[in-house]
Amino acid sequence: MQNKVLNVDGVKVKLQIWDTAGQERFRSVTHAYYRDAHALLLLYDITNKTSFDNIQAWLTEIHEYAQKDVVIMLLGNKVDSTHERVVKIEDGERLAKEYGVPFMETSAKSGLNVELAFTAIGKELKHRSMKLPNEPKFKLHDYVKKEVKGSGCCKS
Ligand SMILES: Nc1nc2c(ncn2[C@@H]2O[C@H](COP(=O)(O)OP(=O)(O)OP(=O)(O)O)[C@@H](O)[C@H]2O)c(=O)[nH]1
Repeated sequence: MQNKVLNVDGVKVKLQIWDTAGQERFRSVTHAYYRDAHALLLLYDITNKTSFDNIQAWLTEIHEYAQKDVVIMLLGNKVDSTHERVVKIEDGERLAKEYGVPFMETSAKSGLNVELAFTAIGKELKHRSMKLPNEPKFKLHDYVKKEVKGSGCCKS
């Protein structure tokens, strides 16, 4: 478990981050982890088709076990591994659209969009918790679309 403190528009937001194992054999353990989570980052590896195929099962499971209003974000990681890519950006986009979740490609190695993923979650959770009546609603999808950076390889 790791803590990350963000400054979201002058407000401190503390994220408590749990990295759960993706493997099937740990599923029963992971339920307990995400049952009470406010946000879930679902990562697949763009160089590993199986990891992408597993996302569908995760989304179905989350629907069953997670909080109804949980913030979900789909991330296609390892975008730095250009030559090993087997999952197209369009495939990620299509899946995200199907489930109505924001999507971006990331690289834990180069750092591409990593801060953005956490900031976006932080902003969404802050807006939800503050409930300021005069403040316009934070639009997570729009924010991600506006701020996301391409890998510089595959997008026109
Ligand atoms: N090139 C590249 N390698 C990465 C990236 N992110 C992770 N890796 C590598 O991928 C491997 C697996 O990373 P982990 O963070 O252990 O993956 P995980 O899915 O959490 O693994 P489990 O905890 O076993 O489920 C490691 O060797 C990482 O260095 C990335 O963005 N780019």
